[in-house]
Amino acid sequence: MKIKNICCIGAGYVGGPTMAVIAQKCPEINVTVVDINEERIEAWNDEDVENIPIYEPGLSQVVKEARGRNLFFSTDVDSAIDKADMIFISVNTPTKTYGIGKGMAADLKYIELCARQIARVSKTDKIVVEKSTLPVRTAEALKNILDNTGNGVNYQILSNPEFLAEGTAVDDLMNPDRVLIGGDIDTTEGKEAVEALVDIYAHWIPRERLLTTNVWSSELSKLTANAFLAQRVSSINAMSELCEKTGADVNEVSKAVGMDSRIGAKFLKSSVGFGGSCFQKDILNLVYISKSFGLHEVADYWEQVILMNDHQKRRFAAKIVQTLFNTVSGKKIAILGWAFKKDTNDTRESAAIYVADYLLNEQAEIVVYDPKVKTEQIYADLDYLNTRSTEENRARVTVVNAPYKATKDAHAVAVLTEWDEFKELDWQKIYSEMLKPAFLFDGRRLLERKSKEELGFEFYAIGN
Ligand SMILES: NC(=O)C1=CN([C@@H]2O[C@H](COP(=O)(O)OP(=O)(O)OC[C@H]3O[C@@H](n4cnc5c(N)ncnc54)[C@H](O)[C@@H]3O)[C@@H](O)[C@H]2O)C=CC1
Ligand SMILES: O=C(O)[C@H]1O[C@H](OP(=O)(O)OP(=O)(O)OC[C@H]2O[C@@H](n3ccc(=O)[nH]c3=O)[C@H](O)[C@@H]2O)[C@H](O)[C@@H](O)[C@@H]1O
Repeated sequence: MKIKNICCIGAGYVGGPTMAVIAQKCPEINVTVVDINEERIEAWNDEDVENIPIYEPGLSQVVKEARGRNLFFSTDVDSAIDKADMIFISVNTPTKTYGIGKGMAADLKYIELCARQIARVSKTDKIVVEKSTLPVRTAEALKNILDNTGNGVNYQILSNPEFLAEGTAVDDLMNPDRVLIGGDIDTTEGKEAVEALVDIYAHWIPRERLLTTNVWSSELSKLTANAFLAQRVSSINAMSELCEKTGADVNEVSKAVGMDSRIGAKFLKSSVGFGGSCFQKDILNLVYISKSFGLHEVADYWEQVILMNDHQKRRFAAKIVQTLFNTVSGKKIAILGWAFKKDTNDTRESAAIYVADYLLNEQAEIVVYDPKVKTEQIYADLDYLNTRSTEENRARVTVVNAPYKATKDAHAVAVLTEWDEFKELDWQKIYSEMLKPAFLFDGRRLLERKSKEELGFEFYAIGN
């Protein structure tokens, strides 16, 4: 089966970059990315390709090459569904904020809406691909909706979870460790659907990296991968606190254990805590699923990864207060970096939000500088926590467009995102313009200690 038209529902961090790369690599396939968010679609269609709504190194080039040729962004969801032979569902699956499973389970209402819309609109057979991260066995529910509310159309459901990381999305898509495709491999139609998707990826990815499994293994592997990755960060962060008590250095420990090829060196960088839209959400979902099967020990095991991460964020903020003579009331604290990691403008679940909130509760005045995050986003992140009024957040938090504006007259500086440019700052200038003693807190192990101490800073770094 040759795919001619692809529709992707959801033009977010996954749908946008993934489809841009598929379109670039498969010029004979028309790819239409649709979204109900008009503003987002407008930005994807912005004449100046630098204004697309997602910042990812290399992405604007890919979009520039394919957009208007075989890559289209639209709000006309029905017509894109109608035309497509293959539909990717790439909508958000956040943690539920209401009802049963509140605070834990994945909220599948956007997925279900997509399924119902596909069922309503489709007149020809479709391959429906789960691109969003979903609880294991969601495909069963999708199939149920499609088969029972559709127009007698045949559907094949595939699971094709995405493993890209933000900040390296284009590289990850161009050269993935593996692509996972789960399908109904016991039937001829199922096998054909899997092959159709394999053929698309085979345009640029060696076949041996295209891994096919049954649907349930594919769905569960995605949650497992994120849980394992987050667990490594929580493990090294747990050791960072022990390092601070014992005189060990977490960077040295991490290097020493990472050189064991059985452990491996990646994802062992201690930090102020992991953020991002997925690690926490996916582990909570895993915990919820385990509990719903009565597997309480399994649930508790994974929950600890989250508890450790919360502890790390709180501990870092508390360290600031404690070091500043047990009070930050009325003191100006400069936060460098708001994104959850470097090279992205995404702030979802960023540790910076929680550190700032903690310091605001202690009555600090916060000034934030981030090279890519918009001012309104920073206020929206704080408002979302509902800790204090919107007005108070605006009165107590200032967002500036240059690092030196943030650090001038500050009592303390906290580095919360590992942006490369922070290494190159004129730290002499920063020191001379700060109040003394000048405290510097490195939540990312980004800065070199000796030179900062020689300048006169009181320097604290995670795990050292
Ligand atoms: N952000 C990431 O790096 C990764 C995310 N994922 C998963 O991919 C999924 C999507 O994540 P993101 O792209 O980050 O989310 P996002 O929130 O950036 O994008 C989702 C988009 O779907 C749209 N949408 C929701 N319901 C819709 C509907 N019924 N019709 C049309 N559009 C609709 C929203 O308006 C939004 O623009 C999630 O399940 C997530 O867990 C997986 C791997 C990486
Ligand atoms: O499902 C998802 O959404 C994605 O989640 C993560 O990707 P992402 O969250 O974009 O970024 P990561 O590089 O994994 O970083 C996550 C968080 O962990 C932190 N981290 C990461 C690595 C490390 O060694 N130490 C550390 O503190 C980062 O600073 C960041 O806050 C996974 O790496 C992707 O494979 C997955 O597709």
